[in-house]
Amino acid sequence: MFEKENPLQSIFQTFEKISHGVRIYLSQFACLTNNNYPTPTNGRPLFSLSSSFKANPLIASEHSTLFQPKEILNEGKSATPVTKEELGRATWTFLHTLAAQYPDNPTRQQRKDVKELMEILSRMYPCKDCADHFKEILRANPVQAGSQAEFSQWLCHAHNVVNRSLGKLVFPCERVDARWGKMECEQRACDLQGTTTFFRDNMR
Ligand SMILES: Cc1cc2nc3c(=O)[nH]c(=O)nc-3n(C[C@H](O)[C@H](O)[C@H](O)COP(=O)(O)OP(=O)(O)OC[C@H]3O[C@@H](n4cnc5c(N)ncnc54)[C@H](O)[C@@H]3O)c2cc1C
Repeated sequence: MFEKENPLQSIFQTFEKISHGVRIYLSQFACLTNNNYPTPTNGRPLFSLSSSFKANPLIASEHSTLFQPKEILNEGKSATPVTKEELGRATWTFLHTLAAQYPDNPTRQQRKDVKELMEILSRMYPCKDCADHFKEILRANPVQAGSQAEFSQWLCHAHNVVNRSLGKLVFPCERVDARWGKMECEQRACDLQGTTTFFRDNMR
C-alpha cells in the first residue's frame, strides 16, 4: 500500500535546500576565523545575502578569492598571537623605512602628517605600556621632521630611549642610513605622497 504523502513534505524540502545554501555561504566566511570549519571547494551559494552586500566592492572581491585554511595558518604554523617583540620589530621596520623614504624637502602637509602619525601611534599602539611610554618620549622630545636626515635621526634617538629603558644596546645613529636604506622602487613608486585628496575621497 502507498503511504499517504505528507502535505508539509515539499515545504520541508524547500527549507532544507535553503538552509544548505546558507550553510555553504556562511562556511565561506567562517573559514576566515575558524580553521576547523569545513570549507566547500565547489559549493556555490543558492542565494546571496543582500544586494548591498554584493554592491560593496571590498567585500565582493574578498568573497571571490578566499584564502584556504592552510594559507590562513601560514603553512603549518600554529595560530599564535603576535608577541610584543614581534609587533615592536614590525613597527620599527615600518617607522625607520618611512624615515628613509621621507623627503629631503618635505611639504608642510608631510611634516604635519608625520607628527600626527607619531601622536596617533602614542594613542593607538596596541600595547598600552609601550604607547604610554612613547607618549612620554614625544613630550620630552618633540618630533623633528624638517628633512629626511632630521626625521631619521630623531626617530633613531627615540628608538634608543626605548632601547635604554629595556636594557638593550644603544644603536649608533650615525649608522642609521646604513641599516635602513631607501627602498628599491622603480619610477619613484615608493615616494611619499603629500596630498590629502586620496584619503579624504576614500573616507566618505
Ligand atoms: C613606539 C614603540 C614603543 C615601544 N615601547 C616598548 C615598551 O615600552 N616596552 C617594551 O617591552 N617594548 C616596547 N616596544 C617594543 C621594543 O622596542 C622592541 O621592538 C622589542 O623589544 C623587540 O626588540 P628587538 O631587540 O628585536 O629590536 P627592536 O628594538 O625591535 O629593533 C629592530 C631592529 O632595529 C634596529 N635598531 C635598534 N635600535 C635602533 C635605533 N635606535 N635606530 C635605528 N635602528 C635601530 C636593529 O637592527 C634592530 O634589530 C616598543 C615598540 C615601539 C614601536
